[in-house]
Amino acid sequence: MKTLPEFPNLFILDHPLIQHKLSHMRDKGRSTNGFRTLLREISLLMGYEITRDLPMTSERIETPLEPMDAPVLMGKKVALVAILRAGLGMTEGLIELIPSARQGHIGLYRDHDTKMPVEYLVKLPEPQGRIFIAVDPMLATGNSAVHAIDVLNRHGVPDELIRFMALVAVPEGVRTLHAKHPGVRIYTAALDRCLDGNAYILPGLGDAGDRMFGTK
Ligand SMILES: O=P(O)(O)OC[C@H]1O[C@H](OP(=O)(O)OP(=O)(O)O)[C@H](O)[C@@H]1O
Ligand SMILES: O=c1cc[nH]c(=O)[nH]1
Ligand SMILES: [Mg+2]
Repeated sequence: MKTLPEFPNLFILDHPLIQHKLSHMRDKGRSTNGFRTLLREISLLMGYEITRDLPMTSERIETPLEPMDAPVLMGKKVALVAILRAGLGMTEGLIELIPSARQGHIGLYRDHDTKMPVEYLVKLPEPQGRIFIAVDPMLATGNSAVHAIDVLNRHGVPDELIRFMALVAVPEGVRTLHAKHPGVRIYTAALDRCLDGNAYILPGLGDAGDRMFGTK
């Protein structure tokens, strides 16, 4: 896991398996099925890293030899929030790791002309001290991420309990999200170069939602 002095609260998950799979995803010849499968696999690997410090408790159990106080995860303490559509591909992987997590959805699409997010759905579990992991593969301008975190704040979840998991980010998006929500930890597999004239990430991987669902 890499950090950069100019981006506080950004964690780049540079594990070789994650990087290898991401390169396959970027390839424009990758099929819809291949893209979706890789996104699920990478999310699982990223999930392993971002859950490193989840709250633990202990449970009295008996091994075949003697009783012990064994470490276990505190039950029902995580909520996964997919930013639709493409975030769904990431929660698929994460829910395999944390099957007891509650799941929420925030539906957003970027307006073609303004590049600003348009909200069409919000359905969230109760906060109750849970850690919220919001997921969206692309952190481009950062406007969608800021909107999603605003929604979570209004729902009663403070920045300190929110982690944002992207697949590919650019400096501009990271700066925008940090400026509005400095307490939110951002995890990404790659920090790419910049945005193009249409606010697409370069080199990026194209439109994540379209590639995942085979739409155009
Ligand atoms: O950082 P931003 O500039 O806001 O861009 C990122 C957003 O754009 C994509 O969604 P899109 O609007 O394409 O919706 P989709 O997932 O339904 O395709 C992506 O999944 C993010 O939500
Ligand atoms: O490169 C980008 C930018 C925004 N949304 C995407 O899906 N891809
Ligand atoms: Mg899209």
